[in-house]
Amino acid sequence: MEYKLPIGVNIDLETGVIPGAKKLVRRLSNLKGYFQDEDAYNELLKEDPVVYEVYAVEQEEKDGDLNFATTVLYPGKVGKEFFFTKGHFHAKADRAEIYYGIKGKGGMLLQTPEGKAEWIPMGPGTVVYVPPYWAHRTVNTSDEPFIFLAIYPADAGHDYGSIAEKGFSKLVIEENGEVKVIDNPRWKE
Ligand SMILES: O=C(CO)[C@@H](O)[C@H](O)[C@H](O)COP(=O)(O)O
Ligand SMILES: [Fe+2]
Repeated sequence: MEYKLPIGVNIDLETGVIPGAKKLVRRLSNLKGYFQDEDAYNELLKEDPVVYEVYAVEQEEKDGDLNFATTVLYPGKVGKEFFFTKGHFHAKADRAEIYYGIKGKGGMLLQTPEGKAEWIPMGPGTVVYVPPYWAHRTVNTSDEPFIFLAIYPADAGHDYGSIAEKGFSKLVIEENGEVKVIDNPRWKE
């Protein structure tokens, strides 16, 4: 039997960088169709800011193994809507996940395949258990980067399709200086 070697790395708690990890950058242009306010989207697209970066240490997609990744979700808004990650179901939909808040403030929107949504506020030290079958998206509700760690089965995969098409049944917006979680007017069952 060939054994894999263990890994020990230090996450930079200020920047979220994991040394040696694979880096993925998502700009606003990668999130076309995701935000409600298309005029605000097109306006901000001129700058095409980085919305988030992911630093991932991933294994082969095998049952029983684990991946881990940090996400650095930058502050910003498109219209009233706070910057967020695309959000996904796992391709193997029954795979659960753990998130751990490192820095900054935000939260997670979770949603069942039927569209029942939950909002969990997150800050440094918050652990979120993402149960099997729930889609999940993180949102930065502050004016600093929101940084967190995710630990997930190596064979979970990502299924972006239905969220890209339909979005979440709730939106996280700023209104009168307050963070509000409201029903998505464009949500269709
Ligand atoms: O949930 C996971 C992995 O299962 C996170 O590592 C996200 O992949 C990351 O926060 C970016 O978000 P998405 O663009 O993948 O939705
Ligand atoms: Fe996930």
